[in-house]
Amino acid sequence: MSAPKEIRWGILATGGIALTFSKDILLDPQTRGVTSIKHTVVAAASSSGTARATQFLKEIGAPSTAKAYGSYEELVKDPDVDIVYVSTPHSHHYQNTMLVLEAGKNAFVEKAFTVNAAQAKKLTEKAKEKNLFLMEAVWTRYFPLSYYVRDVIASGKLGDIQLVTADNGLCLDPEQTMPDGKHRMVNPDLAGGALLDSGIYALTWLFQTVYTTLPRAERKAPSVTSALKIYQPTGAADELASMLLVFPRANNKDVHAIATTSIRYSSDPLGDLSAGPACRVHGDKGEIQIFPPLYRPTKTRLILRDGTVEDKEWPQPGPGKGSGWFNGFGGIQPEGEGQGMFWEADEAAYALVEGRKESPLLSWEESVLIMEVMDQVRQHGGLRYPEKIETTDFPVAL
Ligand SMILES: NC(=O)C1=CN([C@@H]2O[C@H](COP(=O)(O)OP(=O)(O)OC[C@H]3O[C@@H](n4cnc5c(N)ncnc54)[C@H](OP(=O)(O)O)[C@@H]3O)[C@@H](O)[C@H]2O)C=CC1
Ligand SMILES: O=C1OC[C@@H](O)[C@H](O)[C@H]1O
Repeated sequence: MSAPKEIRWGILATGGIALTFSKDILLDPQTRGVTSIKHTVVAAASSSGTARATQFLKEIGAPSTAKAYGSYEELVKDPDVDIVYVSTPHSHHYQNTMLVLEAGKNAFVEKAFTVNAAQAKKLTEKAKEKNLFLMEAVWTRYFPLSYYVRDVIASGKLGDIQLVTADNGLCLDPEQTMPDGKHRMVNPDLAGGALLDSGIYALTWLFQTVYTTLPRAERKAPSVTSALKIYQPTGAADELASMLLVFPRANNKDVHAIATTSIRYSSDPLGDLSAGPACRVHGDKGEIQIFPPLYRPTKTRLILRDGTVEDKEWPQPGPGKGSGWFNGFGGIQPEGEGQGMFWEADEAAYALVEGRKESPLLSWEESVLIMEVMDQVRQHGGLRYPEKIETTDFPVAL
């Protein structure tokens, strides 16, 4: 067996998810049956200075040779970095990713990809021009559970899909947990709101069941009807979004798809799945259900009209079996023993090894299309962010 190919990551920003992601990718890939690639963190950068980057590298257990930078500009110049993980707030993704691509580095960008579709399109054009890998890091798409659900649908087991519903309610108490309105979840300057943060997961389930499962030539953009509720304390971020998408299909087989999301209510109020599935994919031969939370589900149920009922559990692999998942807002702290973020990183690594520039499970075209849907939802709801974070100009100081 040949030695695994090492992918050298640079981490741009040192916040909550950067910690979880970096700890995940440093786990032994063999604990999830991966032998051909491995990940290492060779550098990290913090906009607040070198001291924070140094502390971050220590916290994640990076090799002692890893370099700490006090600016993102220094990180993207590092010749030892193969790919940069952009983990700043949504408002900063466009500027930071453009910086990465302009420097000739591959980019792996946290969700939501950008603030709007125009920015997303510009990034894909830049990646194409520079012949670089670029991927929106929607980790959920790379879970074995998601492969299974897509396979069930593509195999025709459910018959023709008629309706999909998906809900992602985060159960935050914003007035209590983020009273000053500065948190990225509710802060307009950071492109806050339910839609871009958690609505992306509800939309992910609509798209990955109805759109990604079709051959590319048959995929068609959906029509969008929607309503938004604005979070009054900060005035320009949404707290609740409801979307009805109709995916056109030949022969009167259009699919209706409903996504809902909120920062306030919970999709699973007791945290024990007693509220039932958060996503249901209905076909004329049966349905598949995905239990909450939709960003990291671990249970599915297949129900067919022939009487089949098949429950499946999808625990995370690795030493911690994914224990201690947090909600990012003062919930249980992550234990760094594997939360399932490594699978999306593996996808990026395979792409680099194979010379691919995008992931077929979330193509550039699909990321841009989902941003177009969210643009329409924001337009219907009258939600526009400050011009400096909506712009496609680069560089712009934020
Ligand atoms: N996949 C998943 O499950 C999750 C994904 N996310 C996504 O990750 C991204 C970051 O979220 P999260 O880690 O929770 O955010 P945090 O607020 O915890 O961290 C963001 C980091 O970005 C950097 N940053 C640069 N400029 C700013 C600024 N003006 N304001 C605030 N931070 C700034 C800071 O790092 P530094 O000072 O070191 O540069 C900061 O620590 C978002 O896109 C979010 O949607 C978040 C949670 C879970
Ligand atoms: O991406 C995310 O997934 C987990 C959630 O708790 C968090 O709000 C969100 O940013």
